[in-house]
Amino acid sequence: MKSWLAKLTASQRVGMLLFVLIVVFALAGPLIHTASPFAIDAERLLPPSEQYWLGTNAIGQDLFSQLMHGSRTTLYIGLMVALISTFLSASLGLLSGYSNRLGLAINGLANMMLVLPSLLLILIVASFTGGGTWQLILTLSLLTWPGYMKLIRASVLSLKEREFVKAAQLYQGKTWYVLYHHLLPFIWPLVRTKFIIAFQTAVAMEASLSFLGIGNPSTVSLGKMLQDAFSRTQTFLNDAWQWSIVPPALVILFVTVALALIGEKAVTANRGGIELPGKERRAKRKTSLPQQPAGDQPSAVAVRDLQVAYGVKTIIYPISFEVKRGQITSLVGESGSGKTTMARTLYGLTPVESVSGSIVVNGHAVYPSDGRLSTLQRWGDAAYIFQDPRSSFNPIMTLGAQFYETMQLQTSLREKKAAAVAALAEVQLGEHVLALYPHQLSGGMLSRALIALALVNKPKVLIADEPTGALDPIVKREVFDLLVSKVKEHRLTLLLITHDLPAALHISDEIIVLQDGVQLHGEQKQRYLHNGKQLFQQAVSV
Ligand SMILES: Nc1ncnc2c1ncn2[C@@H]1O[C@H](COP(=O)(O)OP(=O)(O)OP(=O)(O)O)[C@@H](O)[C@H]1O
Repeated sequence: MKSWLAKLTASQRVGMLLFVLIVVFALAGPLIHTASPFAIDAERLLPPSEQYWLGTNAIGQDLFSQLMHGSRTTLYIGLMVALISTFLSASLGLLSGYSNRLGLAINGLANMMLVLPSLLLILIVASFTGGGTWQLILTLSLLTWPGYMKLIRASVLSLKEREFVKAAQLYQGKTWYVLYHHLLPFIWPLVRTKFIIAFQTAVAMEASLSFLGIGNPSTVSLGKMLQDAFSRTQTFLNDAWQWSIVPPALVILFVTVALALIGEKAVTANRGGIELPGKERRAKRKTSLPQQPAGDQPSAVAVRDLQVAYGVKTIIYPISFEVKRGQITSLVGESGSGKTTMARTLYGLTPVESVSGSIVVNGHAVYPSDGRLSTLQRWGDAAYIFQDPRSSFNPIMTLGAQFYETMQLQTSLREKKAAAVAALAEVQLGEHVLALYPHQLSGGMLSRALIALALVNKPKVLIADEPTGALDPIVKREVFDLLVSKVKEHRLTLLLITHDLPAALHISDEIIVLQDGVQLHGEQKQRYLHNGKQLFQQAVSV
């Protein structure tokens, strides 16, 4: 509680205090001042007195009681609209950004609703439905979700291409998990802002509609108080406006100001601590990998007539090769030749409609897939090291949390921590790293952590896409040597995607060359490798 308060800015605290006071006034006030807001038992337009704290209105009702009950109704409408509308914006935004199939339909619906004149629609719906409180709440909620839904969708569309999200998809697989743990935290500021704006809009709309005479006639609200006061000329013939118009208008103003202050940016958006969602459920899972029938297979990776095309654009032309168990194979080629596409496809990251041919990794078919390959099995078969260590980790989760969520072999937190510490020790990183966020580590440390993360589920094959591409030359060499030594120590099969031809020639048992998506063979391949070596020697001598 204390740390939560400490994160608030001064203006947020003022806003919070103001809002709490209004809520207390609306909820607890009627318990103290028990006069009915509907009873017509006093003289009309009385000034404030000991009995009637804010006087009476033009039909003799107690204005103070009306103010408390009216605030309660207005806050209730605001809260309900904010909850429903924000829920719709966030859930539909996440779904439409994440799912290609649902995305177009939801976005189309939102576009359609955005072009409808909402005020006119509210007036029509409210007139038809009789302006009941829930009719108003539903109408406002259903009309106010599309704007923020589109903002959230746009964020998700860009976020889902980031490598840490791809990695989360690989090791967790479950859509809800990736949405909740890896995307929701990023769109949370939008969700929070949407909630505040929806609340403000609902309060203002309720007041406007009641003022126009479309509110719920059987209840009292701030808008209805204003409408009552403005509709009678007596209000302005004496001082009655001071207690019949100013108080409800001030409460509306205070609510909107309080919400605006609360909505200010929080000091920090970081989520602290290590989270292990669904820990108990996962503890019931199998604790070891299924038997690997693939152990007898001679090749760790077998690719047959693989072709990758995005629409009419062919990225990889039919290619076949095998990577033998325990060997290091490098995939080299110029920029844009299709190396990353090849690596991602080997890991099952390319949409099935873009792929033809077959890929078998550790004896399990990646393409064509029968959809039965479990996450557990996939991690046991192969681990993928993405190009950029910085974007491979979720920036708002500690490394520990990210290690633990990938770990499928261990069930308890203690076991997970022990395994993570052991994996980190292999890459010369200490236990303290688990409590750090990615920005608190250097690029070299992050690359090491990424190798540890890849090793932690004891895969048979490592697919590394330019694992040192983002590092300076000295650190690059260190990390590269570390990776190769771990591959040899654990007798892994490594498929290395690299630009670094000399390094590839130095460590590889086999080299595959790609040029414009075509695999080179024989003389063409030798010429490419020879030219590459010469270019490197010239560069070194310069
Ligand atoms: N999702 C996609 N849709 C359409 N084209 C794509 C997609 N992904 C990659 N490409 C295209 O495929 C080609 C090969 O890209 P890829 O990233 O595989 O090359 P690369 O050899 O890894 O390059 P680099 O070494 O520079 O990373 C490029 O022309 C790229 O524009």
